[in-house]
Amino acid sequence: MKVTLGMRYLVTGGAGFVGSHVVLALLDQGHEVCVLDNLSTGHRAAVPEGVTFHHVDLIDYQATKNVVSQGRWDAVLHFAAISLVGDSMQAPFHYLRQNYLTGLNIVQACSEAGVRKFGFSSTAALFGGPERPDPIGETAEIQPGSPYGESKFLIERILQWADSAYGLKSACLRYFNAAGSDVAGRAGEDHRPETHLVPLAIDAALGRRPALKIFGTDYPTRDGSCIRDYVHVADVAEAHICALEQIETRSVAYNIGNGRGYSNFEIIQSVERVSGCKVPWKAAPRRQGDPAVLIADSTTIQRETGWAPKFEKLDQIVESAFRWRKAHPNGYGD
Ligand SMILES: NC(=O)c1ccc[n+]([C@@H]2O[C@H](COP(=O)([O-])OP(=O)(O)OC[C@H]3O[C@@H](n4cnc5c(N)ncnc54)[C@H](O)[C@@H]3O)[C@@H](O)[C@H]2O)c1
Ligand SMILES: O=c1ccn([C@@H]2O[C@H](COP(=O)(O)OP(=O)(O)O[C@H]3O[C@H](CO)[C@H](O)[C@H](O)[C@H]3O)[C@@H](O)[C@H]2O)c(=O)[nH]1
Repeated sequence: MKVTLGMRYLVTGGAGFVGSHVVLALLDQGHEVCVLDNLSTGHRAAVPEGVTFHHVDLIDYQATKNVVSQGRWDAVLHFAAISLVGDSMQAPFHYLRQNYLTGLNIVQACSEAGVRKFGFSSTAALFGGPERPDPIGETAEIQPGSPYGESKFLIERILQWADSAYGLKSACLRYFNAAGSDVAGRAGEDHRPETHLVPLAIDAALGRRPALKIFGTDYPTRDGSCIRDYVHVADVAEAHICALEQIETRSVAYNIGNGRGYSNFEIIQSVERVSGCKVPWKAAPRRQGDPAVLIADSTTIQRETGWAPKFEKLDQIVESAFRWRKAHPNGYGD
């Protein structure tokens, strides 16, 4: 991978889990980074010193435009969203409206300010329909299984129009299940409330929560629980940097995962190996909107950019998450 020094990046949602790890990766490469975030789910303490922070809600077009208009950005990366599959089934219009309008605002502001490159957090939830190839490549049929997935697809469509009308080149990265923590321990995962399997299983192992609920034990999978493709958040960060280098002249969409699926029970086993503690669990009904199996075929980004996951082993991913959560019982604090 070629490394270009001294670029300027604006990161929306940079106080959140994935965004904060991407900010660290950009800083590590010597770039200048600004974060735009409304702190609805992110943390001010997750934004490193030396990074300019704009406390702005993307739903406010004028405020968004003011930030985007502040100078020349080599690229804008858009992580800010509401992003819980299960919640989106309960509040479909809220999800569709919120993610669509905030996505439209940032893409319009970038287009009008002459930004040339845009990185977008898309999702495996685009592929939620009943018939899915295994693994899922970029040519698989797009059939969101939840309003959340649909809202992300709508932003991919906005970006296609921004390219044809304004020449804004974009990389839509459809990542599967981002997990783990910065290997140097500088950042971690702290969603409130936490809904993601890996941190919840770790907290259950540490005795910080009651028994983990396993949503659905009757799926047509090897052990009855859902199967997901876990990709280390540092590898997701690296994928953004690789993809941005690819979009000088064309927009791309890449699936980002490890290419291996682990069941929810296999996550429990990994947490038990890493922590040396039992994970208490109990069976619970299926969570609406959950596809049984999601495994990525990421060969396109590998072939076109040279990106490859560095943390392929599930226990490596879980170990980094475990280390951060154990060291930060209160996450980023109050
Ligand atoms: N975590 C995953 O496994 C995963 C998988 C696929 C895609 N994604 C996508 O990646 C992105 C980041 O996910 P995450 O897990 O880091 O989520 P997160 O909730 O930790 O981060 C989202 C950030 O965006 C900010 N934000 C939300 N709405 C905003 C608004 N209107 N204006 C300004 N800031 C706002 C939040 O405060 C937060 O800091 C999301 O777009 C999500 O859909 C995540
Ligand atoms: O307490 C829990 C929490 C989760 N699960 C199960 O664990 C699996 C993984 O669930 P997560 O909530 O950790 O992650 P999701 O697969 O729902 O969602 C993640 O990946 C999606 C892409 O598929 C989205 O992009 C989303 O933003 C991102 O959080 C699912 O089968 C879920 O039902 C449980 O059994 N119990």
